[in-house]
Amino acid sequence: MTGPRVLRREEWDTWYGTLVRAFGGVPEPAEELELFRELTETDRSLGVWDGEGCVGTAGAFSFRLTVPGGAAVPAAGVTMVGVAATHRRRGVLTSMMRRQLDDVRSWGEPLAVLTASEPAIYGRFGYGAATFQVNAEIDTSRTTLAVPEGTDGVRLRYAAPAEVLGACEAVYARLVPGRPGMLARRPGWERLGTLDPESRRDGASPLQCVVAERDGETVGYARFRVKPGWGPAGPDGTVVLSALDALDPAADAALWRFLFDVDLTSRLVARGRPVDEGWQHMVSDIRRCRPELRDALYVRLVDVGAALQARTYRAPVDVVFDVEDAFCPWNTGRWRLSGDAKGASCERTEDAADLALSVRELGAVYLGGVGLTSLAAAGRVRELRRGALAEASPAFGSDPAPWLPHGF
Ligand SMILES: CC(=O)SCCNC(=O)CCNC(=O)[C@H](O)C(C)(C)COP(=O)(O)OP(=O)(O)OC[C@H]1O[C@@H](n2cnc3c(N)ncnc32)[C@H](O)[C@@H]1OP(=O)(O)O
Repeated sequence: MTGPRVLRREEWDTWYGTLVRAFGGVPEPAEELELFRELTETDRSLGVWDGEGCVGTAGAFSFRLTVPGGAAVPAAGVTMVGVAATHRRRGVLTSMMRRQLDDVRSWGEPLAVLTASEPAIYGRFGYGAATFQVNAEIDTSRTTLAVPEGTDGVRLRYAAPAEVLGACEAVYARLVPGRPGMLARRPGWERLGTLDPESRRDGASPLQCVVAERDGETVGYARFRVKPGWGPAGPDGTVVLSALDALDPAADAALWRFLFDVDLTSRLVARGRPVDEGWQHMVSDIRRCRPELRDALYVRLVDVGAALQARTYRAPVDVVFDVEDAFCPWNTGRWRLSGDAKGASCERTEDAADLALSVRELGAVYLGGVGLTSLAAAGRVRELRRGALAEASPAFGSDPAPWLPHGF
């Protein structure tokens, strides 16, 4: 068996086949396969080979991740990780993570991020669960929405998803700097949102799109499918939301009200939504929306100093962290973070530490969605100077809450 090495373009089919088999072997629809072939950054992808056979895969997209304060920080989007079942639990994943994090460091990217197939896999490599999302199954026959002023001034119209892709992307792009966790991506990624293979529809309609306009300008959009259903009491269809972005509360409310009111439906399924989204506070009965929390983006600080000084802090903070990082020992040791809402510096120090934690906890709190105090309650952060936790924890917070807009 070789160690991990960079993928060659002509190896892509074999390599991707190993990945698909690691996820169960159900072939991906052709249009999805083609998109991911194009999006694969071969020179940032690794394969492990045993003779002719590929037994390990890992890729890294080039993203810029919005952090608290609005900066777009280069982040390696770790993806396409798989190990052949014939070679599992022999350290293949560990060897790929080792090589990949060394590479990310050499590329000068302070962060690596991923979504995990199973939460238990990546903590050992220093990734912490940093964003959460809401999945909801809303009983729209028993739940009403109280919408904000201005909602009636928003015009909605149907459009073919591909036809309005540019206008929808422009809305997305305007939102990216305003919420930590959002991703600025290379050209090509916008096509992900309009992929519509029949095998992914589960009996629902092709993808539909409604755009929200005010004074001729696109101020929001929703992409969704409708799955018709008929029960003993009559129509019982389901609206399945796929994406929704809006530039202001009125546009947002107009789109949600539309989704609640589609004829012959009594249910709205919305997955992967922000934890602090407005609709949760417009509904008459949140219990009938059955909101459920789910982990989303995992963050790994590859360069602790660069990462911590790339974001801002809600309140003035001056704290010394004693960081443990067994997998990337260049981060281990004491760091003084001094910052506020305008900027920050983070330097190595010999001063006594205030808080002790591992790099995994720093990843979890980095985007402002998890509190140092919560992690301390779990025994994962130790307070060495009394008062340090109460001072540092609120400074790390973010309002709006961090949110990962889509998987990768
Ligand atoms: C970002 C993404 O792409 S997420 C997708 C991840 N891929 C998948 O889930 C596809 C199916 N699974 C697989 O391909 C493989 O089982 C992998 C990639 C999860 C693990 O690969 P392996 O080569 O077996 O991992 P490796 O041998 O390096 O294991 C390292 C350690 O992690 C542990 N580990 C590995 N997988 C898991 C898991 N799923 N759950 C809990 N622990 C795990 C191992 O037990 C081992 O622990 P140890 O050091 O205490 O002995």
